[in-house]
Amino acid sequence: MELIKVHGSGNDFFILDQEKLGRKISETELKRLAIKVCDRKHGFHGGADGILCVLPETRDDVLGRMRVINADGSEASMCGNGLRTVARYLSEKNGKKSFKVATMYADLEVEQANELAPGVKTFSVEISPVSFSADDLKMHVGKEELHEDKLEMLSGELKFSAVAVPNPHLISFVDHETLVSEDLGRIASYLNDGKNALFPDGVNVSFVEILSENEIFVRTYERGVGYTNACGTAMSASSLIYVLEKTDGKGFEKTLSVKNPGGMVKTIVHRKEDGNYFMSLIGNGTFVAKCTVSLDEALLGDFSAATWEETGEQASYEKFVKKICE
Ligand SMILES: N[C@H](CCC[C@H](N)C(=O)O)C(=O)O
Repeated sequence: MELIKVHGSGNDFFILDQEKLGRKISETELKRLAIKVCDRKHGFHGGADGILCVLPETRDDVLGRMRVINADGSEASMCGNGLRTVARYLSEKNGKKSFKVATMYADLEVEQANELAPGVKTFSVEISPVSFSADDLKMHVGKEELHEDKLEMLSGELKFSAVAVPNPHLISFVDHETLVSEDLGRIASYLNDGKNALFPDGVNVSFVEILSENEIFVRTYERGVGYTNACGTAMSASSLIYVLEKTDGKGFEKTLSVKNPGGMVKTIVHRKEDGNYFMSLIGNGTFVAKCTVSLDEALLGDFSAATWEETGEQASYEKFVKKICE
């Protein structure tokens, strides 16, 4: 079985192309494969944040379908960083630069973009649909929507906004001291414990620090994973809340720089004629290594015969990160 180790802003995955597997992988196998391969201690080559399963699609401008399996085996409706790597994979597989990728709730526009830095292949992807409703968020906080509201059961000071893009995000704008504190882990691990009444299905939780007028820093604890270097849908959702709550709506169509522990991406928040929002998420789609693994052995957590062939791209990405941190 071929796997490609990829990352978007340091949020790393293995891409599995169902067509290259030669047979349909079962739901049980896919869940187990994610848990075994992604394990940071005993997984394949340091593990990953999840698996991106690419499936064939037969509609004209849709070149494939992406399914997102978190490291804990749970399936998510969307993955922004992952979509950029799948967009690159399908672009190179089909020789196209602009097309759509099918996801759980929508066919999303993707296109190749100018490189963020030399050797850093870059793609722009659509993040949508967007919803603030408690139903879509599977949120039970006694309110239909959350917009910079307090949730006393979580914190006496912090204010929270909640938005589904379409996976669920809870976002709080904080100062730097809070951004780097353990508050994020405390709140997020409680909300993803599988037992709490507020988000029984879990939620991605992000703290956001405003760095300057068009620059924010987003730190995320992801549902089904834990802390990640970056979360594309969280950075897009945070950009939307930033534009709505912190710019008096003047931030639409402006390019925002979104820094994160894994690097930086750019976002643009759009408002459609019908009043609905969508975001453009622009960032790297780095291929780190081409791999071969026996599916049966991987399901047993045995990677002794697996192969790992580095592409050499990671060096360019690390040079890019070093430059933006100067
Ligand atoms: N953990 C997320 C899925 C992955 C999203 C993230 N990696 C991204 O780039 O958007 C969830 O369960 O909703």
